[in-house]
Amino acid sequence: MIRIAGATVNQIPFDWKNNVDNIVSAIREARNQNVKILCLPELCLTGYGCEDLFLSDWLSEKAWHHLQAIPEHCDGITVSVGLPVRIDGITYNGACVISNKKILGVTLKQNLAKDGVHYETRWFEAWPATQVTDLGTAYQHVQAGDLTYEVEGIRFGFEICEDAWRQTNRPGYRLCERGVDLIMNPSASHFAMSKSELREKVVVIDGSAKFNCVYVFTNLLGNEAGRMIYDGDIIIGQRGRLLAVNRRLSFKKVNVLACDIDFREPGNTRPVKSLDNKEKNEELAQAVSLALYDYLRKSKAKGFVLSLSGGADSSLCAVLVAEMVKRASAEIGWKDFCASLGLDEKEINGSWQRAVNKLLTCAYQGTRNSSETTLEAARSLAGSIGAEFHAWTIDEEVTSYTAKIEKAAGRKLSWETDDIALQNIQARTRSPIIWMLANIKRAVLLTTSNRSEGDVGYATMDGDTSGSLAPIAGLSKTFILQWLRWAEKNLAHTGLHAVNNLQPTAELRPLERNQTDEADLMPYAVLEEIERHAILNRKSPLQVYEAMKDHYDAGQLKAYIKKFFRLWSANQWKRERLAPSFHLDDLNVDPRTWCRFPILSSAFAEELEALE
Ligand SMILES: Nc1ncnc2c1ncn2[C@@H]1O[C@H](COP(=O)(O)OP(=O)(O)OC[C@H]2O[C@@H]([n+]3cccc(C(=O)O)c3)[C@H](O)[C@@H]2O)[C@@H](O)[C@H]1O
Ligand SMILES: Nc1ncnc2c1ncn2[C@@H]1O[C@H](COP(=O)(O)OP(=O)(O)OP(=O)(O)O)[C@@H](O)[C@H]1O
Repeated sequence: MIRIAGATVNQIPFDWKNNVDNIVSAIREARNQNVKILCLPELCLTGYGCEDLFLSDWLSEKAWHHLQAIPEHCDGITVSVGLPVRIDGITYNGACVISNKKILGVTLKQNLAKDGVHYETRWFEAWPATQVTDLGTAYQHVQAGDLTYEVEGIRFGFEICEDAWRQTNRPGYRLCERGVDLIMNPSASHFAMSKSELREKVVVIDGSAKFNCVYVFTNLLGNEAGRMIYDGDIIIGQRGRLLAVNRRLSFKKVNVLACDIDFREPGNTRPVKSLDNKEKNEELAQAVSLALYDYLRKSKAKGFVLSLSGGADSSLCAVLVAEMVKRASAEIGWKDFCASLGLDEKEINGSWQRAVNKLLTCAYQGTRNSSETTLEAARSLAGSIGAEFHAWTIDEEVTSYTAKIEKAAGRKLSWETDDIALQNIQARTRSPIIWMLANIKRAVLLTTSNRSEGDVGYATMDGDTSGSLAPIAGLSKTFILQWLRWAEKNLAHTGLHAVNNLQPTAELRPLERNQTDEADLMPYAVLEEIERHAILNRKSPLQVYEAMKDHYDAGQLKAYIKKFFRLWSANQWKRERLAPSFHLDDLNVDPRTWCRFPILSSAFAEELEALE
């Protein structure tokens, strides 16, 4: 039996102290557990999200410099540490093996991730299979490339993240021919709901079966650089059998998971019981909570400010902040939680509502078009989670702006002639004052944009899109509505009761006009179905129609499809200006991550005509 392990770490781009400290803590913990071989995540020394800094000479040089602090901690253990390596002005993505205090070599990634949220080909070049090079004097003549290693009688090699997601060029095939006993996979694999099972299957179960070996996968952890969240999964398998999976999305900066392996008699290897929870609503709550917690502590902001309407989107943001407090404090303890966010532990005195009160300030900003129902929904939700709550009206300011524009235009504005302008001025008037609240609190202003409204630009720019972080912009409206019902029941958020009984409405037109989102747009379920075909599966308008036509009236469906593509195209500029958001689902519409589209285009003119 030999004990092998993975260790996940919560890193920060080029925060050398944080990153080296976490790596050293992981090694120390592994050595305490008598681990002999330890796999750390991809690019864990620099962080995965250094972006164009990977193109500099200095980042890789500094990474190599900081790597030198690690071997002294590797007495009696073999460790792999991810870092960029620059060879002749080209950057490669490497995993450095340190064994018993000595650097043995650096394996370089052979397949770069370039789909979805990944843009590795901008920064790195893929290393050719079977090639090996000497890194030269600056790197102490260490060998690099397509290497295999042997320690403790175990032969091993690497697949680095994307390497394992390729059907054809998986390095595992060649490693298998070289007779390795163990493949390690340092990864930076982003969170998306329901993805973790795929990771277990494709990477570890299939990999260890195909290559007849033991397989250790280790992912990065947390919201490293602002947008992507890493699950921090450690997965160990042997010849197609899953042996160990840790609890993902931990609030601890370092997690180690070890397993005793019998390499010769796999039947003797005993699996470790897993406490991971893969239920979709639950993993979403955990992922966003972790992302908010990391964002707060890494940005050093003092809390969050939120314009709370009593509607679904802002209520979801409020509840997720409360979940962040409950989940983080439960896992790391009040002492560390308060210390990490600059709270006074004595004042909080173990109460999650008191902590929410310090970290979340909400304001209901009514107009004459707002209803008592939404005010009460907002008030009762804020009260139930302990958030600081204010309610004021903005009619005075809206009237003042409108009067000035009426004077300039030389006419009265009316709902018949100026519908959108009169809606937008209300949403915009809420913005300066909520920003002011964020300024005095030195807090991050949350914007409540969701993905469905992002698709069609159903939001006022610099109004309800104001804010510096959009935690739920990756989620569709139908998901949000069902999640809130789930949370009322399963997370005991009884304060959501009133929210869950409301129909989505902007409340920007006079109440007697009964404005609803779905009447303005189309049913959210239809919008989401069109979105999946058009955006996720990249279908043309006609192909979208073909895919959906059996379930809808033809004329109605064509009208919905046209509306979707027209609004989608006209509002790219708006998506470019949405606040940074978390990547949470298998698609998002943030142009900096998953979805790129031109700001100016034909708006599918010819393709929409083809529908007729
Ligand atoms: N291609 C382009 N590149 C750059 N800018 C472009 C542009 N096209 C328009 N614009 C600019 O955009 C402006 C229009 O955009 P914007 O002012 O945001 O407003 P707009 O998109 O015209 O209208 C906002 C929509 O969102 C809805 N809304 C608003 C607020 C809250 C909610 C809710 O659900 O709670 C819903 C509202 O009912 C309305 O349908 C134009 O005046 C023009 O200046
Ligand atoms: N009366 C209000 N008080 C405070 N903020 C408001 C008010 N009305 C709208 N807002 C802000 O504008 C945002 C956009 O409104 P929107 O209607 O899209 O979302 P919602 O009200 O949270 O949810 P829903 O669409 O389900 O009603 C809200 O999330 C909120 O931040």
